[in-house]
Amino acid sequence: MTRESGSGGGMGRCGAALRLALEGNIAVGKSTFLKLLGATFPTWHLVTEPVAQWRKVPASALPSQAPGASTNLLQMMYQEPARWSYTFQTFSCLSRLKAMLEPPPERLPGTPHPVWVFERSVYSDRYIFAKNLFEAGHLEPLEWGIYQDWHGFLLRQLRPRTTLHGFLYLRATPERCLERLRRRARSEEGGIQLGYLQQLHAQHERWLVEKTMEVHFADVKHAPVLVLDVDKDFEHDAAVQGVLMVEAFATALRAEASPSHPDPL
Ligand SMILES: Nc1ncnc2c1ncn2[C@@H]1O[C@H](COP(=O)(O)OP(=O)(O)OP(=O)(O)O)[C@@H](O)[C@H]1O
Ligand SMILES: Nc1nc(=O)c2ncn([C@H]3C[C@H](O)[C@@H](CO)O3)c2[nH]1
Repeated sequence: MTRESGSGGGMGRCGAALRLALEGNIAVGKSTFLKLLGATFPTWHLVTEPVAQWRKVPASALPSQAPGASTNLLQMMYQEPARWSYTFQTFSCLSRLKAMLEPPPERLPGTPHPVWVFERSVYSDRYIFAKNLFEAGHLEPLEWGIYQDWHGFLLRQLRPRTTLHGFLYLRATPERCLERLRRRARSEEGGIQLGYLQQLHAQHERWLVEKTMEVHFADVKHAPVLVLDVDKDFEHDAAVQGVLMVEAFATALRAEASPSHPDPL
C-alpha cells in the first residue's frame, strides 16, 4: 500500500517544530485525509489550502473594488489560463507563504514541539502547477523565469522557516481523481479533463517518486517522502484509515530524524 524513499531515521523525541506537506493531485482526497489526521492526532497543526481566498479574493488585495464585490481568481485561471496563470501563481504562492510563516501558537515550557501539516506547499506551487502551466504554454518563458527568480530568492531568504522536513504524497490514478472531482462538482473545475490530471500526476511522479525533476532546494530535495496509495476508498473503511495513520506517524518520526530538521537524532 505504501512506499517510502529518502533519508532513514529512528524514534522521535521533542525537538524543533516539524513541518510536513501533504501533496497530491486534484481531488485525490487531501482534505479528507487531513480531517482524518486531525481526528487521529489532535495536537498536530493542520493548515488547509487557502482555496477559499482564491475563489473570493479578499478585499485587502482589491482596494479599488466596491464593498461586497468579489473576484474568483480560480475560475479566471481555469477559464482563461494564458491570461491569468501568472497572476494566479503569484497569489497562490503568496497565500501559501503567509500560511507557512504564521507564528506558532504559544507553547508551554516542557511540552513537545509541534507537528505542522500543510495541505500542498510553496514547492508544489512551483514544481507541479507553475511548471506544468509553463510546459502547457500558459505561462510565457518570461513569466516562468520571473516566477522562478522571486520564488527562489524569497524561499532562500526566509529559510529555515520555509523548509519542509517531509512529504506525504497521496497517490491515485488520474482516472480515480477525475471520478472524485466530478463527484465533488466544484463549479470552477467543470472544464477539467483527464489530460490535465494526467499531466499533474506525471509532475508529482517525477518530483516525489522518480526524483528526476530538478529541485533547487537541497533540504527539500532530500526530505523523506511517504507515498500513500489512496486509490481505494479510505473514507468508509476504518481498517484502511488505521494503516494510513500509522504510516503518517512513521513518516513524522522519519522526518524528525532527517538532516533537514534542526534537531536530527
Ligand atoms: N479515499 C477516498 N475514497 C473515495 N472518495 C474519496 C476518498 N477521498 C476523498 N474522497 C472524495 O473525493 C472528493 C475529493 O476529495 P477532497 O476534497 O478531500 O480532495 P482534495 O485532494 O482535497 O482536492 P483538491 O485538490 O481540490 O484540494 C470528495 O468528494 C471526497 O469525499
Ligand atoms: N494553477 C494552479 N496552481 C496552483 O498552485 C494550484 N493549487 C491548487 N490549484 C487548484 C486545483 C484545484 O482546482 C483547486 C484546489 O486545490 O485549486 C492550483 N491551480
